[in-house]
Amino acid sequence: KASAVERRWTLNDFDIGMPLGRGKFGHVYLAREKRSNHIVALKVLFKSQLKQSQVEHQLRREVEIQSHLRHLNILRLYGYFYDQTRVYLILEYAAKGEVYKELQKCKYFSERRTATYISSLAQALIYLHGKHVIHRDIKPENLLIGIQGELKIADFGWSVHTFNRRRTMCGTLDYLPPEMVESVEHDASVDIWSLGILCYEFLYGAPPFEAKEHSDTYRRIVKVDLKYPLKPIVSPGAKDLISQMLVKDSSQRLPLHKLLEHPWIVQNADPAG
Ligand SMILES: COc1ccc(C(=O)Nc2ccccc2)cc1NC(=O)CCSc1ncnc(N)c1Br
Repeated sequence: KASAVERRWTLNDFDIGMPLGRGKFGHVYLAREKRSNHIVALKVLFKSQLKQSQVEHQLRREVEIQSHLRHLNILRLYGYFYDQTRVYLILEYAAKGEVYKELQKCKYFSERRTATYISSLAQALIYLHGKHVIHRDIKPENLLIGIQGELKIADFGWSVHTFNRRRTMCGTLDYLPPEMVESVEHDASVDIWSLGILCYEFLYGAPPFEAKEHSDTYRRIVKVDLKYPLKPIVSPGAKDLISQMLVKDSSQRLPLHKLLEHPWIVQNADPAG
């Protein structure tokens, strides 16, 4: 509802429930909007921390763009408000929680579950690229699961500035494609690379270029030192798809719409998403 963004929300509009998680910039709580009884996730960001990390303008830009995004596989940002010390983001609540916790629990996902998630993400990325938005942080930590089991891209530390954020954020390097590791300009095809890393991690339980030292991970990425373990057993179709996404030359990576037609996706993804 477009009105959701224009309305002036205050903390008094919500009953605050249990903590859902702790992000880099603040905590997330389950909350219920009093008038509608609508359940949401309320993210609380401290202004002091935003200022310190110089991300206020990035947050403003994100909130502006996200209020126009509508896609089943993209977590909604309904609106925001602030008080003296904090900024509050009113987010869609993903009732089945975090993908990375699910992956830790299962160790790795089935081919059907992986294909369904990768297909949903590809559709969300096609939608975003259509709106000239690239470089989402699509690693397991930023993915949530909705009430119907559908996957939702939930972190929005994205856009070209993310690169600096990621470097300063010292998050995992595992998802960086060669052109970013080698600091050359990048385009939407970085998301295809990250999706290939994610597909591998869903199937094997760890990203393909993982190494103890950052320098080793860098080396393995730029070399595209891709190896498939013997266990768990993964079908040739899945390996074929991953090998078409983890290609050093970004122009040779499988385009997202071709991914949706790949036999392994067609045979394994649940169309309901
Ligand atoms: C549209 O989702 C967002 C949009 C924006 C930002 C954000 O912080 N941007 C930002 C913050 C500081 C500086 C620059 C950008 C974050 C999220 N999303 C999240 O933080 C996910 C919160 S955890 C969670 N959420 C729902 N259901 C659950 N079960 C859980 Br667990």
